[in-house]
Amino acid sequence: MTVTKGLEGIVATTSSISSIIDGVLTYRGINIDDLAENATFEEVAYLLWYGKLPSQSELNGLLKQIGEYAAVPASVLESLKLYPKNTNSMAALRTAVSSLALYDEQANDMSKEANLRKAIKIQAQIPTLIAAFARIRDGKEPIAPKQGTSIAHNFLYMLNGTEPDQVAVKALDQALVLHADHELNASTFAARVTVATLSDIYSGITSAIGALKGPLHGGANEAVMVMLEEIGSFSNVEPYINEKLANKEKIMGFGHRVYKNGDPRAKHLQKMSRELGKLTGNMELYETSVKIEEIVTGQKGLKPNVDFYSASVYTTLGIPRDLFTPIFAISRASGWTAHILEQYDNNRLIRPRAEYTGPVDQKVTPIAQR
Ligand SMILES: CC(=O)SCCNC(=O)CCNC(=O)[C@H](O)C(C)(C)COP(=O)(O)OP(=O)(O)OC[C@H]1O[C@@H](n2cnc3c(N)ncnc32)[C@H](O)[C@@H]1OP(=O)(O)O
Ligand SMILES: O=C([O-])CC(=O)C(=O)O
Repeated sequence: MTVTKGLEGIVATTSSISSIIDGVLTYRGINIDDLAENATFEEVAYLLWYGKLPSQSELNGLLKQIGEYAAVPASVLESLKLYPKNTNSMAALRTAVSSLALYDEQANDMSKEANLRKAIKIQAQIPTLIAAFARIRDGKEPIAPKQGTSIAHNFLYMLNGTEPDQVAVKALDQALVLHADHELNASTFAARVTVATLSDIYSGITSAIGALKGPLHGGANEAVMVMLEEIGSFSNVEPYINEKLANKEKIMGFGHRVYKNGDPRAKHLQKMSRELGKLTGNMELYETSVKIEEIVTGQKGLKPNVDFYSASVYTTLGIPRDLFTPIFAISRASGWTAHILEQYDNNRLIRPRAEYTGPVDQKVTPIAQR
């Protein structure tokens, strides 16, 4: 048996959703740079689900569907209020999404139509859950979703209770486009493993949220912000990062399993971070981030990944740090659900092997002698 730790380089499935070839990321064959500049998140979600960009009337239809599905059952909202104080936001999302299945009469309907409908519904409801969780945590009442707005707009509206400004909506929308899908990343793989047993789509998404939560994956964006807060000021960057590197600690937001020459999404987030800094007249987070990059890339050759500059972007948008990874989940719900639909279409149980390294020829010692 050849063991490939972390399944590095193993090709575990075929997929026509997104590709990373020679460091270039595409969704359905369209370069992420093109999508980041020229498509909205809803257009991208449509692209991932249906394999093509929507016409205006198809997009209108999707927006209408998302608007109709966005409200979550009252019992789910009520149960959010019962979660212990200090509940981790991703744990809350994982639990709440799992509970959505209890109120969906089609939860176990495995027809193609029902699964696509559930994909759109899950996409529509995740932002509502996150905004409601954040408000309840802050002692406020949840705000009902608005019809006829984009997911980025609606999320900021439900979070803050005021109409968001257009710059913030545009920035969040672009961040959602950039995070929407990424081939066989850990959370997407987790979703595919779960549904490959022919379990339901809610189970797949619940698994995916659990996998995204970890700091080696989606949780890194929050961990980057913790680091920026610990650093505190520009003048502390050098001693802080040097000490971490000397102690062989990982610098969050750097490195990638697949990209060795840089993550093509990072430049867009860096640009956004710079522009938002300029607009708000506060460049400190951006400049601190650039300095960290200079040192880490200079000393270790490691490049920033998608999580690095998203931390300064979201903070500049006034989003609390524990919502960064849930926002990643808002976006990735589109990719997860597209992959789940693709898995159902061409399913085979995912069941690799392990090389056994434990003791052999053991016997049961009677309990009194153990
Ligand atoms: C959306 C996303 O999921 S993007 C990734 C988000 N995660 C992070 O930003 C967390 C920090 N980064 C990491 O932990 C890693 O780079 C990962 C998990 C992303 C990729 O991990 P792997 O492909 O398994 O690489 P691995 O962890 O084996 O690292 C290879 C070498 O580079 C080093 N390295 C990798 N990333 C970092 C980092 N961020 N800081 C310091 N050193 C690092 C490792 O210590 C290791 O060094 P060694 O060979 O001397 O032991
Ligand atoms: O692909 C990966 O391993 C992690 C990643 O960048 C993502 O999920 O966006």
